[in-house]
Amino acid sequence: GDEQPPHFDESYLMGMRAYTREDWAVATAGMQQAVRDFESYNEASLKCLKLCENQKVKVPVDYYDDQELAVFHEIIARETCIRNCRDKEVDVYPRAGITSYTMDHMKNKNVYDYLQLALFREGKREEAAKACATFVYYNPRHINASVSLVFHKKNKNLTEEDFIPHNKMTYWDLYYMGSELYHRNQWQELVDVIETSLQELPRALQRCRDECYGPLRLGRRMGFAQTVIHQMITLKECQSQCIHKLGELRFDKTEEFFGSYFHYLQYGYHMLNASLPAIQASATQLQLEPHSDVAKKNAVFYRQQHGVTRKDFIPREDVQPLIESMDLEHSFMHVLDELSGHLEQFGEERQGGEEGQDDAELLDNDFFAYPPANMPQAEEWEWQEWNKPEIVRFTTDPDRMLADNVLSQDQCDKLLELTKHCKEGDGYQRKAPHTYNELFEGLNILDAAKKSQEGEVVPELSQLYVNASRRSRDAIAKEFNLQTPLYFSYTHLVCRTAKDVVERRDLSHPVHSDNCILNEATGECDKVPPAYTWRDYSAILYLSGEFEGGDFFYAHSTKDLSPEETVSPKCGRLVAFSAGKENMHGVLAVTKGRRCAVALWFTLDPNHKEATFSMAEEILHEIKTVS
Ligand SMILES: O=C(O)CCC(=O)C(=O)O
Ligand SMILES: [Fe+2]
Repeated sequence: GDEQPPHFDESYLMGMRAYTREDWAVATAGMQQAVRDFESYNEASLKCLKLCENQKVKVPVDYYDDQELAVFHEIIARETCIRNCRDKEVDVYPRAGITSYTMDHMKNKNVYDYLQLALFREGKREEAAKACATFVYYNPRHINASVSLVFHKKNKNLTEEDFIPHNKMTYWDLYYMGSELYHRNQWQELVDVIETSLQELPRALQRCRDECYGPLRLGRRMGFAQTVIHQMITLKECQSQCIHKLGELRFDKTEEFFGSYFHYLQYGYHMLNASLPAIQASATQLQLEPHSDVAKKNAVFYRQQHGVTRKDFIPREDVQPLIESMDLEHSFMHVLDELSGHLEQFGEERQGGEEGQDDAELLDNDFFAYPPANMPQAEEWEWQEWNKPEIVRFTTDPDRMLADNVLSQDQCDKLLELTKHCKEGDGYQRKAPHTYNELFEGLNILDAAKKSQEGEVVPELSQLYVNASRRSRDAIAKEFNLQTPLYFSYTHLVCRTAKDVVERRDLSHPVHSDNCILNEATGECDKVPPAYTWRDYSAILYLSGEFEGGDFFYAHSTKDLSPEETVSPKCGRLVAFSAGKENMHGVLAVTKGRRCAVALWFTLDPNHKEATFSMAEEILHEIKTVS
């Protein structure tokens, strides 16, 4: 007939439904089809993106004197181009949109985790082994899957070939091989392999950047400028993460991924007595990691070598374009941050906030001032029903506070209602960011507001989310006696739900600090990227205590991670603390039920304000004025 074939989303959901019925043949057929179709879809997306990017948009002549119009024209023309291109690829393009469930499973390769079991049950041992190997290749720290892989490997009928993952990535395999050659002192092979991996890197990086690009979604009631800046922030944030993502495959510590290429190279070349390439590699490493002790030590070593002068110590030219593109990305993010900072300032002023010193000046040149200036003042009614928080305990530590009664039972119930809209793994790259024994779901503040805009969530619930966050912020600023404004940096409604696991030895959230990266071996906690170094204060506002386990705890220190002090969550309880290594903390396993809370991070640095917070407020405000 002329009926359209199912697209990958439908195939996958069908496969997953069969999986739950234990109908293995249908499950594997659906999932495998979905994997193939997803690949075509991805190829088509990238193709359309390239095509439309290279197409010069012609702006009508009479737009020339109106820059704003020309900018908007260009954006819309490109979106139209992409849409038309996709329409031609209808076979792979789901018309109705794609569920985030399927999208996440495809991107994180979770599909292979389900596939391996279904294939195994179906009796397809080779394919099962390959699926398992693929999943582990992309998720090397997944304990259960690693155990399954060992199990598959016990099967004597399988050969090494059967364990070669699908879609291996050249740059990564070469890099990995290089790290092994380094330990085996095979210098010539090491530099060959690392150089080749380095050549592959720009392509992998570009692909990752391209995959960040999604369609421009015009919110029904969101202003055009708002939509565009939100789109840009999302895109650029995703793209600037790419270099870390490429290194994340097998390491926890990825901040030095790119730099480590040049560490291997300087060492390999040095051992081969190739001094010029060694010196240049060292100079490049230092360029990339000016604060790294290893890079500095290497540099000092070469500079002390006889005859090496400053003018010999120059970074490699061939990688400068790549480095420049990353620098550009950084400065672009910085500009966006600044622009969205203006947006946030505007929001603060409107709410009669205490922080708008230079607002008049800011408002004058605020391109993103939206909605228009005749906006009414914040309504007082939202604040009337609030209880007065009780600061029940100030621990001996001045960096910690605890308050009760921040929310009433009724407000907790309402926010729990809102948690129905939380999405698995939201806000994290991995679906189960902390433990596979719990389901982790989240909803950030902007998504909540957007859901209200789209009619999915009653606006009062999203407004309550905003107000509860502001109220927590105000209580914290007051109790810690802060002298400069405390800005929202990220706001996330999160639930952790116990799975049926008999015995738990792990934590719901391993001990960590919110603004530095703990090295458990040394007890050092470095305030360096990719840690959220700008976070100054953290808080968690709990919505209920009706679950088992799940106590919050402070650890003794960076060297002794055992609990020093625990706090049991309950409705309206707020825990807050300074975000550094002085407050290492974690969460005990949630063994039964669902634990929900609003997690809040704050910064004193206006450049790191959460732009999406004021966007959420704008959206809610607009809904109110329109209705
Ligand atoms: O939920 C909690 O009690 C703490 C969560 C936490 O520490 C975090 O998400 O960084
Ligand atoms: Fe934390």
